[in-house]
Amino acid sequence: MTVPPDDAAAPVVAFSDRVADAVERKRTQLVVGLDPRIDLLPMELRGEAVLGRPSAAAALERFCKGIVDAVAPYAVAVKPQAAFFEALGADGWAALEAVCAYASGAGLLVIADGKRGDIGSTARAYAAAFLEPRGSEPRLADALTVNPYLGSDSMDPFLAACRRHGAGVFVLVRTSNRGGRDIQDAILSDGTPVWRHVAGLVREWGEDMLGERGMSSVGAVVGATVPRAIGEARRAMPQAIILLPGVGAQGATPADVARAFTSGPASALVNASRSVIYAYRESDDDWRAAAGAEAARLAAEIWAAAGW
Ligand SMILES: O=c1ccn([C@@H]2O[C@H](COP(=O)(O)O)[C@@H](O)[C@H]2O)c(=O)[nH]1
Repeated sequence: MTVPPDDAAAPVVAFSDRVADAVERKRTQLVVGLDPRIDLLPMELRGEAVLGRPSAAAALERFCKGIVDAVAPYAVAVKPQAAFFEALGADGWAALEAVCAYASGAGLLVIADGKRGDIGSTARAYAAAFLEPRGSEPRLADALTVNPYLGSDSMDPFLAACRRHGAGVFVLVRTSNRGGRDIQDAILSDGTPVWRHVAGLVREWGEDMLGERGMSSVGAVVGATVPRAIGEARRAMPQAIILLPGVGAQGATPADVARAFTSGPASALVNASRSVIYAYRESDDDWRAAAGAEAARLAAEIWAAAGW
């Protein structure tokens, strides 16, 4: 889908088409999650971090930029987890902005993991914060994870940002954590699990947002740790890009996610955060080299499992 935005001369390219281009060009569906924790940083950076929030934020920024440099050849996107930056207040948010801009400059798509969602008037502000150009500045991220619990009107501002600005969203459908079953697996009166109902909504929300490659800019989050849901999610949302967290530290493997790729090589993206960015803890290599090596290994395994 190439749509002329209201407020600019050049047409915007749909997020799903940008994903397809990047996957084809780089031959990878790996997303590296940026979940920077002070206590897990390499010693050379942890030293700076104990001096207070500005120093801690500077350490996170240096670490994430180093990881971006190391994994850029092997990943299609990074997924900064907003929580780790927000925990450091304004300094952390500035670091998040700097890391997102750096990753874009390195040719990576940026998926902000913010899991936002609220009544429409508030969701409007979330969409502006993450997905819309900020004056003369580009938008913070190419896509955002969103929480659909408040329903259709809470999604509208995010969908508008996708249409007008070529952004993407990944809607939480079936999450990777153990507690995901408490609400998402609850059975509705017609026998459908809640997550399966949400998958139907994702399909509806994304129907008018198909790119030229046939996929929608309204994607879905489905945990790699729930392999039985992956095939069903794929069938329920054939045109949604599925973002799969849970590989690595949460125990899932690339083989577990193979069924997500039946709609095409760019129909699913696989996230790994801790197992890549802290790979140095299990290695004799420098932290950047260890992250790069683990990203290369994982990307090749995912590509093979996807079978395209
Ligand atoms: O269902 C979900 C949704 C989001 N996440 C996030 O992904 C990463 C996973 O990190 P790992 O270190 O690879 O386990 C993290 O930021 C989560 O908040 C998820 O795990 N599951």
